[in-house]
Amino acid sequence: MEIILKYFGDFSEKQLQQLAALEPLYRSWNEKINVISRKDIDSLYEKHVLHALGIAVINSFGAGQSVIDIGTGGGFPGIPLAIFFPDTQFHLVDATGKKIKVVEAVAEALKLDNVSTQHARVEDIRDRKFDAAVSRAVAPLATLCRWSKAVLRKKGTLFCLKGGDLHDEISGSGYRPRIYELEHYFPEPFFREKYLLSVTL
Ligand SMILES: C[S@@+](CC[C@H](N)C(=O)[O-])C[C@H]1O[C@@H](n2cnc3c(N)ncnc32)[C@H](O)[C@@H]1O
Repeated sequence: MEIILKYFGDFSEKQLQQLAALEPLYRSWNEKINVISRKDIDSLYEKHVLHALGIAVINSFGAGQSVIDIGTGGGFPGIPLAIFFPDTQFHLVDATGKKIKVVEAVAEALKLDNVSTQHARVEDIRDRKFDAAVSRAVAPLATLCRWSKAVLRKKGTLFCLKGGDLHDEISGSGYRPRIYELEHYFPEPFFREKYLLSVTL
């Protein structure tokens, strides 16, 4: 977890305990339900927690704001963001029930009272609106924008973490996202060709 403290300070004792608890929790859940690739679990803090917090480098979610994590899987980026922004409400959604089961257990063990979960396809959510959406490794930008538009309040923003060559995906999306190169913030080799895209919808 040193890699988190290298880039972020000012954590409360509770946040430090929550961050430290992530590794044993995910190790234990991953043995039952595979939510993180086995080879990545040893670099959980770099490849999952710090990657998720790339969103926090670019944007501060305000107290009382609500954020939906589309296709959260085992809780990324939603769980690290919920630890980082304890006064913001995070709604973590995934179409796979067993993944949501892990997320619920992790949120409960960490006593994250700003996290709610839902087993659903995001396009079926019609009864709630959010201030922002976050997502990592779920769908092409155009699809994420379409899904987000339906669940965001007017002028809500989508933040999505993506990797590789995004030229065709962006030019074919019909949107012009802001593009942040994460290696500018985190020089570790893992962050080469990793980007945060933000689009206000
Ligand atoms: C590659 S995983 C990424 C999980 C997590 N975001 C991460 O980065 O570790 C993609 C996830 O998106 C979920 N997913 C795909 N389509 C979805 C949809 N329409 N609504 C909700 N979840 C969806 C899948 O069930 C899966 O858990």
